[in-house]
Amino acid sequence: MTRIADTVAINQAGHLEIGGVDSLKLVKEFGTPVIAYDVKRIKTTIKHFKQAFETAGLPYRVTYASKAFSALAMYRLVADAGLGCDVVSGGELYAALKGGMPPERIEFHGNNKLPAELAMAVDAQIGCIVVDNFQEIQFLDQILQEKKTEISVVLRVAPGIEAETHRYISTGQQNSKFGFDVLSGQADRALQELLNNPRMKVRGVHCHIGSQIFAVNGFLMAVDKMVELLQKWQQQFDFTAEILNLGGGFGTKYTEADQPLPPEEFTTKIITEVKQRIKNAQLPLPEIWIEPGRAIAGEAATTLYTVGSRKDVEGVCHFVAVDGGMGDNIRPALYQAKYEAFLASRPQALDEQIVTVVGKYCESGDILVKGAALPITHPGDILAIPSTGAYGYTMASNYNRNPRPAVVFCEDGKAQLIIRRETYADMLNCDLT
Ligand SMILES: Cc1ncc(COP(=O)(O)O)c(C=O)c1O
Ligand SMILES: N[C@@H](CCCC[NH3+])C(=O)O
Repeated sequence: MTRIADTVAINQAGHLEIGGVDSLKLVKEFGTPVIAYDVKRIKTTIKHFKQAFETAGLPYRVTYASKAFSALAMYRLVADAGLGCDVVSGGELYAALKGGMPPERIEFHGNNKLPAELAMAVDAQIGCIVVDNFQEIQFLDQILQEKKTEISVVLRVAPGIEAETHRYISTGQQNSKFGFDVLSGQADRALQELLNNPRMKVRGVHCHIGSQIFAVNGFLMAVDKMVELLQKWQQQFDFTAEILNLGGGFGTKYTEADQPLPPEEFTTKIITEVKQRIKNAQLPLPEIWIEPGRAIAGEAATTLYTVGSRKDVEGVCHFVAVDGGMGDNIRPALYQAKYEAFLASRPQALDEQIVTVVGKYCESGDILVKGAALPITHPGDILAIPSTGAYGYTMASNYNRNPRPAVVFCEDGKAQLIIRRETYADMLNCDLT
């Protein structure tokens, strides 16, 4: 087995291999499109995220942001690796619990948690609810009163930081829809309200500046702002945070042009900054929490498609169409996200043509890869697009009544179906005939 890039391994037959399984064998067994995860890669990334905290001997928690990829097998895997998880809906909470995530390691996020979802979280006695707005405090209080119980909460703030990323996935700025605004004093009022509430135990603060962030600077700025806030709150409210949650957003590599920092470097720099700032502010060191999603799941998976039709207008365009598209990967259409493609049977074949890889959906924007350098392809060829493990399946749709793909976990040469391919009948969601 050799590697031609971080995410691409080749076996003796010269085929793409995922978790020790020949990609063409995967296709034979599970069909296409299929999203195949290299499980070892997930485990290794988790280890790297934990490494710096372990070395520093600090209290910490790595919480997997399960919106990146949510499946029973994934919750089980991250729980076994000692992680917690963040959920953002009743559906994710349900799946996390079913997947075996201990409730006390679950945190619940969201800008409009429904009363029924909050009640579900209270009933499950999850680790904490990350309170996002005043309405939510009211809903939660009502539920806690009715159920005569209490729960731990963490206060989410928008610290007023512009992250260097796509504006759709930037969340820490003042006009973000998430969290209590710091600059206008909203966050102070929220803390006061929570501290006055005997049913909510305020355990700490949270911020998340955005997603797919390559530079550590944004995180360091967030640390500075958050510690400044904690210092102010210590004086103003005599409040000491047990938890400082700095969110997720660690960037990953989609194409050769992407140069993200390795997880252990991100965390080392964040830890150093927190320690320094907390010391200067003369505060007790809180537990440091981070919430990587994409960085854990993203590079671990490759999607395999079958090539079908093509359209060539000489001197104008070359389209190669595959049997999936925007239904299994909306990211190019939504964020102009870039990916690379190659042939699973000949990953190292010479590039002969620049093509646009498109899907089968009735939309001109149904593009998977623009400017893909490929050998001449033929119907039946298997096309691989790496780094599709995050926000692919979880944002998938059955637009045009195309079924969502199958998902498999591959490890040590064995493949396990963890999400079966949707069927036409599944998509009806209706008992009428
Ligand atoms: C609160 C929160 N935490 C964690 C994440 C995970 O982000 P990423 O997958 O980029 O690490 C998100 C999504 O952006 C989020 O909103
Ligand atoms: N879905 C986005 C990330 C959003 C993160 C959620 N706050 C993506 O694919 O990049």
